[in-house]
Amino acid sequence: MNYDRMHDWLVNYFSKSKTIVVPMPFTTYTYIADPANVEHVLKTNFNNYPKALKLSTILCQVSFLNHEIDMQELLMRMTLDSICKVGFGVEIGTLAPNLPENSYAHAFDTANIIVTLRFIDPLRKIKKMLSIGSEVQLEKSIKVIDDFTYSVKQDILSRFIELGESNATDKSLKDVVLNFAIAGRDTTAPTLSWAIYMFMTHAHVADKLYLELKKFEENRANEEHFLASIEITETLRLYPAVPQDPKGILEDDVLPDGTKIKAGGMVTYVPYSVGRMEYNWGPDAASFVPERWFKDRVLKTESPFKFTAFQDQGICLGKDSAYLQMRMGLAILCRFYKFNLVPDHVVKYRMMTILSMAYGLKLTIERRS
Ligand code: HEM
Repeated sequence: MNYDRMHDWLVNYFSKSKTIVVPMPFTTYTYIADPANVEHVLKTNFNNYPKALKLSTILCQVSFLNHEIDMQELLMRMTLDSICKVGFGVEIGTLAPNLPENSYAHAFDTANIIVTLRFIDPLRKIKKMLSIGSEVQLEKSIKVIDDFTYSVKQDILSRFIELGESNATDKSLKDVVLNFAIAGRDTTAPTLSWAIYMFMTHAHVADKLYLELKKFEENRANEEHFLASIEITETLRLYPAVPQDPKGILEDDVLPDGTKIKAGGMVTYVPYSVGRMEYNWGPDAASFVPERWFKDRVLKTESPFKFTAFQDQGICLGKDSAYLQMRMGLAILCRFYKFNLVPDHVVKYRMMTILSMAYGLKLTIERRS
């Protein structure tokens, strides 16, 4: 198995799809009806494509060496590199076999955890006032994040100017960079990590997808090509990347069930719970069953009030982009590799705004024929 073979395989995979959605940063999406030019479009417009292949070559090396790796760490590096290239035009190259120092990502995670814990830390104000403990760490992390965001500012600014918006301030550009970095890195990487965890704990699902991908390459697939979509959606139902999403209340209001809410307070909706309620999903709500997303060989769409991982239709600007990236990643990973959880590795939630794994996802890799 080599890079060229995987490359050809991926082009073939997407060439056979009926339509391909290519996300273009800061503009509307391009829909390609003609699969004939898929290779050109994927190469020129969407940098996640070579990133998935890069990940695959690293996995291939690891499988030969029979080493353990932290898959979540690699996926986080892959998605950070992708969003920096696609969103800001910068190649930061954190996804490499020697796992280069990644201070930005480290600062990013530290800040995220501290900000989450602030909600429940009774000493927060004192720590801030005296500038001690976690508040000092937070300040340091924010400095690293700021330095990075200002370093890519020029690229973002030129994109804004192209769009006729030249009056962006330093602060607003920094917010854009941060927003895209969080949205682009911290959502797809944990989702792919949970999907791989689900594959390792539900081997029959991984084997089924592998056989479908093989059939697909041999031209024996059925008409509709949803490969890997239902596994991703089912993963997001159980492990939504944004597990809870608080909203500030601007004005006094009354919710549809009569609950009164007061300005200055907060309302949180919790996709993690909504995705696991038997009331919504039936008695097997807690089980990973991708087939539930198919009915009569048609992919079901659920109400955004039932499947709330993306909050609402149209709120998440990166939904199509995320699906494309995750499908590419999972298609390559499941077609060419089999993953085995390292014995005794503990998979546990990390306390932060996204649903990631506290100790990563340690696994070993076998190559598939
Ligand atoms: C598994 C993948 C993803 C999930 C589950 C997800 C989920 C969400 C959710 C729940 C929100 C609403 C947050 C809020 O306003 O409280 C949101 C907003 C957003 N997402 Fe995503 N997202 C994903 C991937 C992405 C990607 C890859 C990008 C960009 C490359 C992206 C870009 C955005 C942006 C820009 C917003 C803010 C939209 C606005 O406020 O107008 N998302 N996403």
